[in-house]
Amino acid sequence: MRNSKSAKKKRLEEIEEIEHLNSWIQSQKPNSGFNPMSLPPLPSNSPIGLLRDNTFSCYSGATLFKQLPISQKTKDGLRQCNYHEMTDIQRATFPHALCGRDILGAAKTGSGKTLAFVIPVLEKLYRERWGPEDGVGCIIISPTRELAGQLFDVLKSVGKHHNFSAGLLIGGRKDVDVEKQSVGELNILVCTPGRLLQHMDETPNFDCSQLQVLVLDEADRILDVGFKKALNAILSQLPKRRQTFLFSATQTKSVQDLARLSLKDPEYLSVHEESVTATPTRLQQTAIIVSLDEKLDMLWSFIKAHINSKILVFLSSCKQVKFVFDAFKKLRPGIPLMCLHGRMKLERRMGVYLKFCEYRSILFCTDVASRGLDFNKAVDWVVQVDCPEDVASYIHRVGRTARYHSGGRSVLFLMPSEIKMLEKLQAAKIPIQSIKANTKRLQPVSGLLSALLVKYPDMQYTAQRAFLTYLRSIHIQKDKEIFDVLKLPVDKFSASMGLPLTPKIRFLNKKSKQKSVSENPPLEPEMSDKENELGISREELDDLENPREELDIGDFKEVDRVFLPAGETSNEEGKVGDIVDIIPETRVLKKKKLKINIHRPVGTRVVFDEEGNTLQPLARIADTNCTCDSLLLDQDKKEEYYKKMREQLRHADLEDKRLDRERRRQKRIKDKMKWTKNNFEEEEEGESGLEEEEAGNRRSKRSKIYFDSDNDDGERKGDNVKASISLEEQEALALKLLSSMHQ
Ligand SMILES: Nc1ncnc2c1ncn2[C@@H]1O[C@H](COP(=O)(O)OP(=O)(O)OP(=O)(O)O)[C@@H](O)[C@H]1O
Repeated sequence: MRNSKSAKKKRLEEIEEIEHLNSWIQSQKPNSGFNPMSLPPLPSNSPIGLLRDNTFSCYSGATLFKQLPISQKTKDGLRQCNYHEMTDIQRATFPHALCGRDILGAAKTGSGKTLAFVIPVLEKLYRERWGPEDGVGCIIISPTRELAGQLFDVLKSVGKHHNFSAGLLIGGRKDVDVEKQSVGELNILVCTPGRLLQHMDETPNFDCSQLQVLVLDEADRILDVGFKKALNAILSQLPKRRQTFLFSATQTKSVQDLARLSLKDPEYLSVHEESVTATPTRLQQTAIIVSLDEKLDMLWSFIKAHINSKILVFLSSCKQVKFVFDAFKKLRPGIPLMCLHGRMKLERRMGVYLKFCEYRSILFCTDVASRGLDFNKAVDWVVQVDCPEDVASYIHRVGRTARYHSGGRSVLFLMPSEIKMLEKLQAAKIPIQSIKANTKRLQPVSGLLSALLVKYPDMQYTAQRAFLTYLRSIHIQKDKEIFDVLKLPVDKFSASMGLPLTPKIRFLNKKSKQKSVSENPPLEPEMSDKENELGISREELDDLENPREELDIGDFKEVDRVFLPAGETSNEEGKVGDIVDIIPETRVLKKKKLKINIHRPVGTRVVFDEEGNTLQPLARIADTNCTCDSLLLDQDKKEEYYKKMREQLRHADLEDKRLDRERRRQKRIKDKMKWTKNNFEEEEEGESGLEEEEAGNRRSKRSKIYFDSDNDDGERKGDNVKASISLEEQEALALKLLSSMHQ
């Protein structure tokens, strides 16, 4: 009794709270329209009251979560997670987000963007009194599975006092059927694009028509071409009347992107726009100029010198990650090593991610780990062995360290040919200093790698693949000012990986040839099959053609499956391709290439009339006395009709066979004539010097072939002829036949 009374009291309090919050929201001024450029930047110490339309002016001095007009349940969750003071992006976002506006949020890496959207999501559904029967109220989309998992954890811990149901929908999970049974009842979905789309396509009761909030974390990445198809398909199934949040450290301002999302007067909140640096201030950044063949030595020396640090090492492809990880692991540097890339199974990926959060170790990874991940205990160093494809990619990679209030350091290995990247980074307000590598202190590792490759011959293959995919990754980069494959010392590079011989790089040879004939370009450009250019497998090509697809490779595959006929089951680890897909529109799958459009069944006989026009099947029996219409009425006549038809078809078939036999026979005779004529002439010209016996043998052999092959209708006529006439007579006969043909 007492329990039910207190529950009732709690409910009444809740209703009162919701009404109070709603009336406050109603009292706020309407949005004044979207013009990102006109928005005064928010200084990091600005009170909220500086926002353009005085929204939240009553909370202008608020710096703590507890001062905000949000539910007690959210406040309790925040307190228990030890979140008390708001960060800049959180302070800037809440006024608008709580008022129901669309947000484009941009802030440096590690500045708390996650809470900036998680809290408004919880509050929105709370104020709407969202319950299990209301279905999906919010969708949060992340480009990678690891990041989705991380967002889900934050949502669970901050929202643990709320009664919403939430689910994590990510690719690579095998329990998709179990998911299908409950996904329709979930209120908040945290997902990767591929798996969300899969549910939209396959799950019968999955309904998003009541969606209140859509969040795109790492928005610029999700709006990127790699996710274009998937996102468009998702958006087409969502209601346009909704609140949309886009967050990223490198936010998009593309009007096209915003149009795709049907944003309504969004607020562009870029809290660090006026900041002196685009990266966290506590991040120390260095670039080391090092040649390609010295990169592994440099990395090995770096690791040996920092065995007490937690280090994240970025390489450009899965194959490289695999090779460097395998090789260095065997060389035992004295610190645990791990690897993370898009071709690993989900369980392993998640396992590695969690382990790296826990332990001091080195993680070799591709860009799959470049965005959003907040490794629990601070990462000390971010090492970029391979140059990032652009400035945004650099910002996200280094952003894995120096998060929130902690410091961090990063090193970028730059080859002399990539020096332009340094200028680009500095132009983008990234304080990076370059130093020259001190080669005297390098610990060479190539000798050790050569020995390893001899000891483990399987590793040679891995090394070759890594070598080729690296070159290919440079070749396909868009920014040719920085990435020029022809400037690379490929032989030295191959040797530095321990390879005894430089693998054949067909596309490089082609390229240099093209360069040498560039003054006399060929009239028609050569069609290049990319796969053949390199001599690497399609899988590797996929890996490279969609390097950023790695971000959620399994999901891409799933999307492939939706759009294109891919062979694998949807929930298996996909091959590009995160990245799949999601697959660039220009890419043609091998399977697709092989598809043949057959317009009529194989073996269908085409019948021509006397004028040479094709006749429809059965047209030849159209003159029959029975018409189908009348036959349909009468069963007996029908039988008779079919009998007649069968008979006619049989006759037609026999006739066709006979004609075909005749035609083939004529052809054979013609061929034989030709053959005999040629040989006769040849013998006359060429055999004059031969021994009579030898020539005779050859003649007799050929004669035999000639007559034996005349084997129409299965009769061995040749034997008869051979038996009845001599060799000379046979030749004379052949001549006679020839001369009659010429006449
Ligand atoms: N108000 C806060 N008080 C204390 N810690 C916070 C607060 N907001 C965020 N953090 C912590 O800061 C770290 C970074 O937060 P978050 O991952 O949201 O950053 P982000 O801006 O999304 O980074 P990225 O751009 O890399 O995705 C996390 O460890 C988070 O727990």
